[in-house]
Amino acid sequence: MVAAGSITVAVRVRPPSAWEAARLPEPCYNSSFRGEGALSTPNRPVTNSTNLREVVQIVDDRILTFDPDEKDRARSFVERGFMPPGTKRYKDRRFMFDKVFNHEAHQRDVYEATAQPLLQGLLDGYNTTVFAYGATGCGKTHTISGTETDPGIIYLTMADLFQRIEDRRDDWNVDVVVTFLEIYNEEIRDLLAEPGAHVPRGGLSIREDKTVKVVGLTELTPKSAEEVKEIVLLGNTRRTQSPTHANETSSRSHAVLQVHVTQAPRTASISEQKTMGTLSIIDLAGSERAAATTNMGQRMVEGANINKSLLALGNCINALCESGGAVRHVPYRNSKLTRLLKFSLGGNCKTVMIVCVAPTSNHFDDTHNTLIYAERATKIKTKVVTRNVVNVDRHVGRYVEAINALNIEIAELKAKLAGRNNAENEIVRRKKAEASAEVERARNDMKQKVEKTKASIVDGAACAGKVSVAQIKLAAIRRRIAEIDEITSSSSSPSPSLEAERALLKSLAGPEEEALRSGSVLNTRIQRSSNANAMFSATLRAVSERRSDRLDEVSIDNVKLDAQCRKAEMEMLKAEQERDVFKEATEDVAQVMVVLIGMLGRCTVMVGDASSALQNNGDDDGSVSSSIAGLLSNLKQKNDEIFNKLIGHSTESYKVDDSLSNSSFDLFQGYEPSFTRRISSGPAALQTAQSSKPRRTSTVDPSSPRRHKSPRKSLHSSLAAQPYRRASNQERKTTRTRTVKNVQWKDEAGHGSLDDARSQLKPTLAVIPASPAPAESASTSGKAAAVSPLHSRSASRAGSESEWEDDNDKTDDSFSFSVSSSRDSLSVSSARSYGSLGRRPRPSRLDPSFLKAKKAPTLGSLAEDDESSYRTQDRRLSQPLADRSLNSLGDSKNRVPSTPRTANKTRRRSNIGPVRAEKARRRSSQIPQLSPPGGDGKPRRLLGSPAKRSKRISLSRAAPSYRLKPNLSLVDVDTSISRASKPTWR
Ligand SMILES: Nc1ncnc2c1ncn2[C@@H]1O[C@H](COP(=O)(O)OP(=O)(O)OP(=O)(O)O)[C@@H](O)[C@H]1O
Repeated sequence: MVAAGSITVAVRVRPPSAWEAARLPEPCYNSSFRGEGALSTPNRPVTNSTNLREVVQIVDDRILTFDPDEKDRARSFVERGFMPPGTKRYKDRRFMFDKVFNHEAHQRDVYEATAQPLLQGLLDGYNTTVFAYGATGCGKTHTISGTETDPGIIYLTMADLFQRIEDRRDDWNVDVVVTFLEIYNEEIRDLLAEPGAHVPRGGLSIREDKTVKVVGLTELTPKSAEEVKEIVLLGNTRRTQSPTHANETSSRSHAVLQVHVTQAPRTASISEQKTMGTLSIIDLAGSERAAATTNMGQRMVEGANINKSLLALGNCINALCESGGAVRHVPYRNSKLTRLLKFSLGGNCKTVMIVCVAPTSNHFDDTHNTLIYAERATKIKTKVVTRNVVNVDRHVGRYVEAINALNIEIAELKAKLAGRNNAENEIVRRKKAEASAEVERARNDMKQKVEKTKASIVDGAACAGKVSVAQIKLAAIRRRIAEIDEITSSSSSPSPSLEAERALLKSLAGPEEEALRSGSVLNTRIQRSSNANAMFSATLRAVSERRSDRLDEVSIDNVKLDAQCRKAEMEMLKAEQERDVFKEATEDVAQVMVVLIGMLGRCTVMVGDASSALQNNGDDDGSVSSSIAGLLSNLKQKNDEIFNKLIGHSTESYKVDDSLSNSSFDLFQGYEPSFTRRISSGPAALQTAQSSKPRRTSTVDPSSPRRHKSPRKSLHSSLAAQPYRRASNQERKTTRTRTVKNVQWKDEAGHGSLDDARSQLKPTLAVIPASPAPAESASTSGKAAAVSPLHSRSASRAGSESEWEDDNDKTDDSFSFSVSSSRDSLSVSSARSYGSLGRRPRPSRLDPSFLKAKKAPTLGSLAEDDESSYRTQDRRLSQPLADRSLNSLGDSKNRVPSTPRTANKTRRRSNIGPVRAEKARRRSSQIPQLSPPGGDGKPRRLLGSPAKRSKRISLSRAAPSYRLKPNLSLVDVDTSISRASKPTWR
């Protein structure tokens, strides 16, 4: 028993016919509005042939809109022309049905959603009905009967029915009886009667008791679907069809095909339980409006009868809707059609109504009426549907017959059992094949979806990873900014260094904030990816929930598992992508950290050295000199504290023993360029451990090409063009081998080396220990020259890593402070240049003999880049801190070998800022410089920068005392550089 329910209503929209298609407008993308006074239409000629439009719009598989509103006003004007104000231009009405098929739906799609679900009920003994309703020419016959090549519901249902009967033949005896009739002009005609057979006057009559019967109807007993197909084709040829203006093969009658299925269990017993079900497939004639047709004579009479019966059907539907199925009178007797459909509509029957509509505006009213009818039909409440089961007690006289049947069955079963050992049961094999085909289809669907959406989903995962990285960085930056805010708010006088740090951090935060902006490229891609992900999940769900009679339990489980597998694979890909992004980010941060720590360490050492130098040379300068020394020393101490906190070491802990230190500063007098070494601040322990190793100098292999990136090209600007571009693996690989940021402290004797984690890579930074003996320096140079080719190459590559490290005579980063006893002047010089300059006066770098003296053109250095800043010894010596530009950090990927430049070839790299040499000069000008060597034997003094002497440091050569601006600090110097270059984390 099936609970009371409703009629299933499905709507099928047929494709436009050739005639209609020719009159439908071409898609028009020109949305310019011409107004009601315009005589032309936008971009499209108005012809008589384009006077139709589509009036049915499918919203989804259950909803359609009739006569949808045209949002494009220009287009709607073209379609409908002028309409008086207040007129409702469009009905724009939505209808909801159990199923809606668009014009691309196949016959099998329609069958599977309408008639197929009824089959099981039919075999269980329920009455079922499928009928097609609609205006003339809307595709009812096409849907029900179809064509030879594209069979409709009748054939598909029969094929399925006979297949199922075949499957249950072992247990059931099934009989199929077919009748086929038409109701033409309110007369019932037998379509299976042989031509010339007697036909009662007024057609066959209907007998109505508990069921409806047509008296004298021919019954055929087909054995296969093919036979049913032939029967239907035969009946259709006998059906009354006439060409009308709407349909060349218009059916002028209602056709009813009935299939009676009777089943009895095979195993004989003294009582039999028989089930009987009837499937009625009805192809109604199309309704037509007489006023709208040109039908005359017989066609008009036919049309009137068709309309009469359809009107009666409509009234029955109305009554059934209102009465809820039973209480109110339903006027079934008003037409033969409704009498025949009595039990299908309101009785013991499961019913499906297929409503056919045309898509174009020439069927506007028909389609509208049809849809309203169909909508009403959805509200019909059917009675409780019961099975047709009869229990028949066998008469004693038929016992022998039963015994014979049993014997036959036993024999068949024995034969089957024997056969099973050799070959698999045919049915089972077929079912398995069908099931595996269905599983394969499901797999293919999932695979295709994966291929379609994978790229987008994975890209989204990468973007999500980048967003997470940006969030983490931004959180760290904001934390620090908050700390600075707190400090500055609590102190009365603002600290320039903190202000500078805040500005630097804000500039660092900029790209991260941009990345996290709601409309950013990353977020857009994430959104796109989440859409793709939703589509992917929906497909997996739909496929794994797909139900088909062909799928057995195992196959369903297989499909589900496959779906889960696909999902897991996708999740894995996403996770891998995110992991890679995090890995890259960690690498980036590690590199930046190494570089920054190295840089800061060296700065700290130099600050300490400067402080010591000041203290040693500040006798006659009084309090200012000592206050500078105090400040510098304080700064160094603070830096060391930070170092201790961050990495567990400080530059102090690497300090070499005092005796050497003292001797080094003792020697730091005068301007003797013979000083080639200074006190090293490298890690003592490691220096000892590695002291026996050949000393690695930061001397660049002269033969190696210059690989410096100009310090002027800021990291920020170089990345701004591609803020989130990651270097390809290849690029990264190349870059890694080429640019390694290592920190190496050279030991005092110049032999030991300390590498960071990548000690196997060539060191790039060396703090050359002060050496009292030029000879040692020379030997050091000799050792450097004797470095293996591989070493040299690596060193040169590493040396080209950044401007602030390596190559002594380029960047002066390993400059030494020494006090020359002979001249009694303070000298700051690069380690390498000391070696050569210790023996003879250093030639100008512009002099070709200078390069010759260096054995090879080591032109990759900042010194050559900013030749003007090295014209004087003082200026060259003033370079180390200023040129440790943050700009070069982390930008190794984009670094390209520069070309050597001459002094007068100062090229402007950007439109902003001063020319190269000028900028370099400014940077160097921020560093205190030494006074020029004097012939009076007095020690050289530390001077303020040439450019900003008055602003930053007031150290006058003429004035005996130093004047220090209270807030002067090296941090300020560094920060100002950083601010100018806007370094970023990316
Ligand atoms: N879904 C469809 N796909 C392709 N052609 C279709 C479809 N539906 C209808 N047609 C075509 O439209 C024409 C009219 O169809 P059909 O004869 O089935 O209409 P009908 O509703 O049965 O009309 P009538 O009530 O007058 O008999 C036929 O040529 C048919 O081939």
